[in-house]
Amino acid sequence: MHEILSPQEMGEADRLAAEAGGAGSYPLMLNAGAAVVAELLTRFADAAGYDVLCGPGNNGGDGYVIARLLHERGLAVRLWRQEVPPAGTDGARAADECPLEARPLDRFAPEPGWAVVDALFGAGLSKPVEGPYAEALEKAATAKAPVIAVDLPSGVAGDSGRVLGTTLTADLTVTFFRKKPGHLLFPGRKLCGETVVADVGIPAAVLQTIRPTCRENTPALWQTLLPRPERDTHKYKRGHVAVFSGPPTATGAARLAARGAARIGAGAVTVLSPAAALAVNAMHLTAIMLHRVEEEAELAAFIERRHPAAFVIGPGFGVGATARLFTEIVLHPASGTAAAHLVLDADAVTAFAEVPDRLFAAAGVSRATLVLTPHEGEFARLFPDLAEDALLSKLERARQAAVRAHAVLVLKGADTVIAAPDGRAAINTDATPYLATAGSGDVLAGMIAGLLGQGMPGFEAACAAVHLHAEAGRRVGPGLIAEDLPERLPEVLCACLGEEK
Ligand SMILES: NC(=O)C1=CN([C@@H]2O[C@H](COP(=O)(O)OP(=O)(O)OC[C@H]3O[C@@H](n4cnc5c(N)ncnc54)[C@H](O)[C@@H]3O)[C@@H](O)[C@H]2O)[C@H](O)CC1
Ligand SMILES: [K+]
Repeated sequence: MHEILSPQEMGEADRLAAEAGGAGSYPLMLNAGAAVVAELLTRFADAAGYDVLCGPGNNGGDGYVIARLLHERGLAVRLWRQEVPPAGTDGARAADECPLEARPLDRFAPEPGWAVVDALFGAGLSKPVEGPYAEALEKAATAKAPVIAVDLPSGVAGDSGRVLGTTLTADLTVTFFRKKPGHLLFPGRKLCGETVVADVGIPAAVLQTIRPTCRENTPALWQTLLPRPERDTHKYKRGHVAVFSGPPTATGAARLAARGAARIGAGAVTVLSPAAALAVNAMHLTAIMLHRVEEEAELAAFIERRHPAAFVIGPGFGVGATARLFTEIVLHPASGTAAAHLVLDADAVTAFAEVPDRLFAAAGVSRATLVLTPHEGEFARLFPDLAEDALLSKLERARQAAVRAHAVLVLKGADTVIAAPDGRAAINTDATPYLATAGSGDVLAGMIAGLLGQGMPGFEAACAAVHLHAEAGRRVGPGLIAEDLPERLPEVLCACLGEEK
């Protein structure tokens, strides 16, 4: 159930199911209508009546089925429409079978105590919602009527969660078969209210033909790959992670990342510090090791002697040439040394703003995995054309960036998207707003490196870290500061690994 389908893939699912069922697509519409009615009768049973707003396509068709079923139960129903669905469509058939008188949409006036069923537009939204359609949605919103949206709140684009023209906030959205990106990406996610996925009779087997590449980021995606230490392991077998520290006034970020790496299970963690910051770092580190690295030769020597499995560069590091130089050395160490995986975050992302192709080229020929963890602002510095393209969803931007950068892309935010260069993607859905705090991203970068260092593949490591980070944040809740996050990981990991303490 965690696959996420684009509206096009959903259309394909619909078509394949109609073919397989032999009775066309109309039974799916009947099931969709019945599923919405079941939710209405569970959650809005005490409504005085139901205003059903029907659009000109099959979303409206669902609306006619809903209106008829409510009417057959003896409930008060009013049906509002602007245009009749075109002849020969499922929508037209549903309209023909609906005995209720259709009232003109521009006369819609909400009644106190009545619920509104929004069946104006769903997957077929193709332009901004305006005119009588927009006015009807605005009237429902102003009246504060309880709203149940069929498939999507009208005006929310299924592929991106963006609003085209006018929309409204639903209390409940009932979608069919699988969620679409618009249910999970903001602002769509907020506008949907609670989203329920209803079975309309599409067999799950159609997914084998469609092969969707996007998933909701749940443990099912990566749980079996979470590192579990062997009984006879030793610390360096559990991955040695190295984190670059910034100058004396900016060392905390690296220590937060280091702590994230250590708590997620890396067997050894070293903070690599410029000489001037060694003292301040030393004062705050205990289990985490400290090593002077300020120049190219020192880094090369560290790599050669200690063979770290993964690095973090960026948190508090500064945006200068050293960030670029160290990145390139990590991705391409001296011959004979295996390249370590690299998480490139914060300042190190910005450091490549003028020369993004240099980073992408280095990643393209490296055998190690590069994970980029930008928030939207940092993303725009590396991929200005993708950031400016208003037609691209957050999902699509992350996907295209991953391909271009030859990197796993973690595009952070309330709806973090993780994308791999091979086309796989996941949308995270359980972040708490309390994670929006200084240092939270530094901990995440360290957690990803900690999992990479323990041998987890890049995409799964990024997905797992994003989920576990969100879960740790959820458990702390109000008052959360970044330091809390690593300390919650033992309990979060215990739950995820199914291990008793
Ligand atoms: N996929 C399934 O399994 C099922 C889907 N069902 C429902 O069908 C809709 C999708 O239907 P479709 O006809 O493709 O699209 P819409 O009804 O959303 O809209 C198309 C219709 O509206 C016009 N239009 C689009 N945007 C605007 C606008 N802003 N202003 C005015 N007019 C607009 C467009 O020209 C078309 O005429 C899906 O969401 C489900 O609810 C099935 O019933 C069940 C199975
Ligand atoms: K709708």
